[in-house]
Amino acid sequence: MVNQTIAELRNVTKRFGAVTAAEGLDLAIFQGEFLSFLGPSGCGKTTALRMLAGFEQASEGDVLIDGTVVNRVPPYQRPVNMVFQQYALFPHMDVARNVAYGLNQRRPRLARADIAAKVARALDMVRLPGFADRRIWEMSGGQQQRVALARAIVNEPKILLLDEPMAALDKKLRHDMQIELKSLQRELGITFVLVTHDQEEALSMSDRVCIMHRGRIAQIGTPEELYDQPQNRYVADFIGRSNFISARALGRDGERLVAEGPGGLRFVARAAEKTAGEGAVTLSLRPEEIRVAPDGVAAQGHEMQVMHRIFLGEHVEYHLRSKALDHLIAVVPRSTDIAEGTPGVGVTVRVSWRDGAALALAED
Ligand SMILES: Nc1ncnc2c1ncn2[C@@H]1O[C@H](COP(=O)(O)OP(=O)(O)OP(=O)(O)O)[C@@H](O)[C@H]1O
Repeated sequence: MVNQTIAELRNVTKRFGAVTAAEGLDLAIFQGEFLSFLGPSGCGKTTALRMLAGFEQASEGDVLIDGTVVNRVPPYQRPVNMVFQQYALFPHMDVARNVAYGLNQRRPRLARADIAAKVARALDMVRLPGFADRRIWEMSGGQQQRVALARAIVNEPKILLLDEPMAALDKKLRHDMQIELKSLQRELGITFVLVTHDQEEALSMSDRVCIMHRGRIAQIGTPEELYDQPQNRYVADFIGRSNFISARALGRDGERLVAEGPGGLRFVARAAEKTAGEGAVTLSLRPEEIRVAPDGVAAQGHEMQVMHRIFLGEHVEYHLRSKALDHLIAVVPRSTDIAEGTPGVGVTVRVSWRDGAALALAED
């Protein structure tokens, strides 16, 4: 299927006085996808969302929705709706009037019965049937969030913009809502654009994630692409965990790069696109790529000392040290750990990884 673009940022920069909140953003958002802006506080993700909504205007560049430049189109004339972190519900109105709010503003007016039918359908979609007459203050945080969602989807926007919509919920509820939000998006088939600083949230729900760093896009990709092929150290560090090892590239053979690490350790690494075939490189080695076996069980591999062993239930985390590598983290499934003889603190182990487990990154 060919991806159809529903919205676009073309070389968009946003300045607030001396602060550049977003710089040179280039991004196409596809019809029907779930896209997240992910990054730490202050990286510009909310600004990007607010420019799509029309609450902020780009200082430079163009914002397009449905093929039209909307730079000067006010929020209420854009085919988008936004769900805010604090929901922004009207506490003095009941649920139905909150949900119907946007519909009641339409001119020409909609028939009462049509409004009631649309509201009932939206409440069904967010799994709040029969809640129409409830007061907002009688509802839990999770229920209020669903009302906010219903109020946004009732207008049938082309794009639903969500600004940290789950920030106010506790962890368990947040997890349940993530699953619900994803299935709601699938059911509606409309484009969702989410802002979050929670990587698990972004990875679990999104078709694509746009990782932001200091106002710029660090990388856009599917969760798997970002995890397996980070283009730079920032992304490798931000998505999941990684051991970073300074090494020297000895040569490149297509996508494989041979590198020498500290203490003469040799690596056959995958190479990110921009990585040169020689000189200094940083290797990223995911903790779960590392095999840990007591000396004697494994005959091959780099000899290291177990400094800490942390039992995490399904997994066991090892903190290891050798002369060459002063800190390596390995995470092994519990069943593998048992099979390898559960090496304890102080034990000498041999660690190994398959060719291609490490990824060579260009120096940032
Ligand atoms: N209205 C404004 N006036 C001045 N500076 C602003 C304004 N809005 C945002 N900024 C600045 O722009 C930068 C990016 O802000 P933005 O809110 O987009 O970041 P964010 O990634 O969404 O962060 P957070 O997760 O904390 O909301 C920050 O340095 C912020 O202080």
